[in-house]
Amino acid sequence: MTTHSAVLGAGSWGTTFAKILAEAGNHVTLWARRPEVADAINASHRNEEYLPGIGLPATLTATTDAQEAITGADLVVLAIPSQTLRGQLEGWRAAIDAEATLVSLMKGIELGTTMRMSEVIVEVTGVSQDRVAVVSGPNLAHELADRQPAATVIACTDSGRAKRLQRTTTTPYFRPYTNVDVLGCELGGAVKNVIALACGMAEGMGFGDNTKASLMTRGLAETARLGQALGADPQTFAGLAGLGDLVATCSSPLSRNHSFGVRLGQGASLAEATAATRTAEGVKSCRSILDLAIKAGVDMPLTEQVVRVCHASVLPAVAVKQLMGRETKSETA
Ligand SMILES: NC(=O)c1ccc[n+]([C@@H]2O[C@H](COP(=O)([O-])OP(=O)(O)OC[C@H]3O[C@@H](n4cnc5c(N)ncnc54)[C@H](O)[C@@H]3O)[C@@H](O)[C@H]2O)c1
Ligand SMILES: O=P(O)(O)OC[C@H](O)CO
Repeated sequence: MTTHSAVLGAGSWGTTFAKILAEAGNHVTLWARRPEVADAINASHRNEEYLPGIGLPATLTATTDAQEAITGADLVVLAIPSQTLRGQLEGWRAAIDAEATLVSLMKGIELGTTMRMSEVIVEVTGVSQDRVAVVSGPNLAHELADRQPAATVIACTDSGRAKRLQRTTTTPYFRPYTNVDVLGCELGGAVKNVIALACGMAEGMGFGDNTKASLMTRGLAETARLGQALGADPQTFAGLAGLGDLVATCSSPLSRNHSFGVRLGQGASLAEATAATRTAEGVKSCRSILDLAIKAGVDMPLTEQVVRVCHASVLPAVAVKQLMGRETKSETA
């Protein structure tokens, strides 16, 4: 099934997803904020700044005119930093076709409102929830741009729409599964960034695999606890958008959240780590996730310590001491 797709955001994941759509046989227009990025994609089929060494299909075209990309598109894919979505979408919504499917690639929770990205999309555009799909899973952009095989989840409350999107995006190296649990998939994608910051810090402090496995496992436990309180399907957290993405992000040097954490663990300041890393969603979303947890009455000790390190100048070593000094308890409590 061929679509006309607009991908809004020509960073590493937006460009990679546009490449996947184009290689699956769709017509794709990629919106880039900067003319030099759009020009390089059109002239040399490259986006070296975000995807070094990767050739892009000649059928993939870029523009800096978002209206041009959106007009007539039956898939509108959003791939910009989470905290910028609301402002951008307000300028784009009028051009979105009445029947279009809106697809979120973003993994963050909005500061202040504690809304998930699909909720921001519904609120700003006024589309019904069943027109919004979320793509989430172990999808490090550069590996997929290099056509290394991976699976993902397409979550949408309209399972028919999810299946159509699944057919539209399947390639020999990209295997999407469908799920109707949008809430669980979005929480899995956002919270794993916070746990990846913690794993990075552990690595930066010189700790090994026991520490990282403990952080991943207890990180997943607190993600599932939040999900259960908010009404997510517990099975989602054992799937690609839960465990799968958590393992990939917490283990990979390609992850910006992981690298950001490594820098903090090695003693860099927040400003130094920010200057050295692109979009590390967990740094901002840790605060909105903690707000969400407090509202829901859920204990998220790892997230709480990441917030303290990132936003209250607490040293990672002090955060470790706090975590390890808590009262002992049952694993299933
Ligand atoms: N990179 C990955 O491997 C990956 C994989 C899955 C999901 N994601 C998620 O996708 C989303 C986008 O990440 P990315 O990796 O493409 O980020 P990126 O930093 O590589 O690119 C971000 C893009 O957004 C643009 N941008 C930055 N600020 C903007 C603003 N204020 N308004 C409009 N555009 C702006 C940039 O110019 C750039 O084109 C994030 O939520 C991320 O968590 C990333
Ligand atoms: O580079 P990160 O840390 O944003 O992680 C990338 C993806 O979310 C992995 O699935």
